[in-house]
Amino acid sequence: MSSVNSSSAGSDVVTALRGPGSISIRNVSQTYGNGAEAVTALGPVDLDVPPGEFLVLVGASGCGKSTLLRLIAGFEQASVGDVAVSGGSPVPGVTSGVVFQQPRLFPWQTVGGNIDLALKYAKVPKTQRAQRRNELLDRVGLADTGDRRIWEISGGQQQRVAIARALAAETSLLLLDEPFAALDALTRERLQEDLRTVSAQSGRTSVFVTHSADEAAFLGSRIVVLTKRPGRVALDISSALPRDGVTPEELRGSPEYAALRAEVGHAVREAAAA
Ligand SMILES: Nc1ncnc2c1ncn2[C@@H]1O[C@H](COP(=O)(O)OP(=O)(O)OP(=O)(O)O)[C@@H](O)[C@H]1O
Repeated sequence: MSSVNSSSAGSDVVTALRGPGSISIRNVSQTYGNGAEAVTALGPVDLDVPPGEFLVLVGASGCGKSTLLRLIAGFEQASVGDVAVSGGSPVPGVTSGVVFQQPRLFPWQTVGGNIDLALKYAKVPKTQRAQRRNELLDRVGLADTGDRRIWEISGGQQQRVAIARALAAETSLLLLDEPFAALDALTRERLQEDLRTVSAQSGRTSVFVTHSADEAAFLGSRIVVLTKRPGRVALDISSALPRDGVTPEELRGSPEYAALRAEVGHAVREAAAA
């Protein structure tokens, strides 16, 4: 390789590791409590996530998935090691949008009102907010529900509003902590399908936490399985499944999806038993 090529490859790597939407986890561990009460929940973990990746963190209950997500969100500081988002320290509400298992919407606001508040918080000029709100609701399949009250819509629709609200912030990173776990199987599949499309369209980096090997195989462009507590990386694989050009039915029915689901499921069971 010539020196010109190697230096441009080097700068590509730096951009990928420090650019908007990148995540760098360096020797990170997280311990809660002190002395005899101390619980090491996570680590050590090293991960580099380039911009645009859809990373799924999967593992048994209590293995530290949410802990890692909270560190990436900046809700907590790591006991050991460094977490960088877009090349800097994560700042809650600024460097990433977050979707939780429960939608956590403002119940006294309408659907549109919830999105407006997020746009206002993101400092989107007032004159642009109505158009942005409508685009976001359209993107999550809620085009005609802007005037509905939160209690008038279903749990699945509320979670769609939560995703639209997280997208409103226009952060380069979207963090999702078991967002579909409380939903019925059909609604969950539908939201998985829509999230796959929405994330591909938005080009954002996503980190999605789940217990489910099926969900991990369907959604992830990359899948990381964590060991039982303290969570460490047991498996780190890229998915070869197509991100577009296939219907969800074709994808779910393909032998490649079945093989990936089986591989992830096997790794989760092994990691939980080890
Ligand atoms: N603030 C805290 N104080 C003490 N222990 C904590 C705290 N947060 C998490 N833990 C412990 O750290 C471990 C990892 O928790 P975490 O919620 O990250 O796991 P998880 O993989 O997301 O679990 P689940 O899938 O059940 O949500 C658990 O044993 C949990 O009890």
